[in-house]
Amino acid sequence: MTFLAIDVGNTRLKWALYDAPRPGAALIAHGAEFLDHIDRLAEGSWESLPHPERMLGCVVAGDAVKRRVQEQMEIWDVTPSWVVSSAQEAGLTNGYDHPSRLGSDRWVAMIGARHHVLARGPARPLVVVMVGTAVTVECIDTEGRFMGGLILPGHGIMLRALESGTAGLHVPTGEVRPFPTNTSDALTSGGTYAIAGAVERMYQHLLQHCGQEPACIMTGGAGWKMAPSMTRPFELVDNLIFDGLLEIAAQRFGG
Ligand SMILES: Nc1ncnc2c1ncn2[C@@H]1O[C@H](COP(=O)(O)OP(=O)(O)OP(=O)(O)O)[C@@H](O)[C@H]1O
Ligand SMILES: CC(C)(CO)[C@@H](O)C(=O)NCCC(=O)O
Ligand SMILES: [K+]
Repeated sequence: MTFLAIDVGNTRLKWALYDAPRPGAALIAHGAEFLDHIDRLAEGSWESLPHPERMLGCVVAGDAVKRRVQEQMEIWDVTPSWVVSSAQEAGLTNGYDHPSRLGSDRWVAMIGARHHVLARGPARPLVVVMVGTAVTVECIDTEGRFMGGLILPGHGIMLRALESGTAGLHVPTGEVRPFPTNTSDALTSGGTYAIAGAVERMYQHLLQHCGQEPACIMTGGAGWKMAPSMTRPFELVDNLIFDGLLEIAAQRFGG
């Protein structure tokens, strides 16, 4: 039973076609498209795909974008379904004040991350870092309860904010340095250590709360750029959102 997973982010849509709606399914094809270009998916990379029989996605880009994606899916006979953050799903409980207001990308990525940890050994506290247009840093306790998380600007937004908010700063790419001695390096290092510092702080909060070293899982297109600047051991996972969608799909579609 072919299964299409779709992650509609703030900047790009990412999709992956699997041979079944369950964790460990074989990847048949995958791709990414900037949101400005999603209207050509049906005549582009989706045209020659094997038909998906089931589909599950998450969207943070709003209803208009969701409808545009669904229009592209009309080439297939498949019912679009989208994850909405809830109080409980796939072994995770949601500690957000209003569970449905939690970004569904965050919720799905946490479900993927929790199952990664459980597949490797006993349950333990977990920090989940997603590095994309925005950065999120989530805390999950040993029992699988999402305790809360941080939202911060991604590296690109930070640098663009500095460029437009100051008189004389321009933003050519620099290197990450412990003691930056030029503007480019100072900006690049500032953004990178802001993210690494937020993760370190959450790690400390969770360690203090649970009294046990948390696992740390990082995902997102720019995860590998953050890797050398992290202060704790962590695992880099390619796409936690797809992993989470496979977990949820297995429960919903009985894969
Ligand atoms: N050196 C860096 N360190 C950290 N983050 C970076 C770095 N360079 C770029 N980035 C961030 O990585 C982002 C791209 O990551 P990714 O490909 O996951 O995002 P995206 O798919 O465009 O976002 P979304 O999932 O929100 O649509 C950029 O928007 C930028 O903020
Ligand atoms: C925080 C982002 C932008 C991260 O992609 C997304 O998850 C979102 O729009 N969330 C809604 C607000 C919230 O999660 O509290
Ligand atoms: K995202």
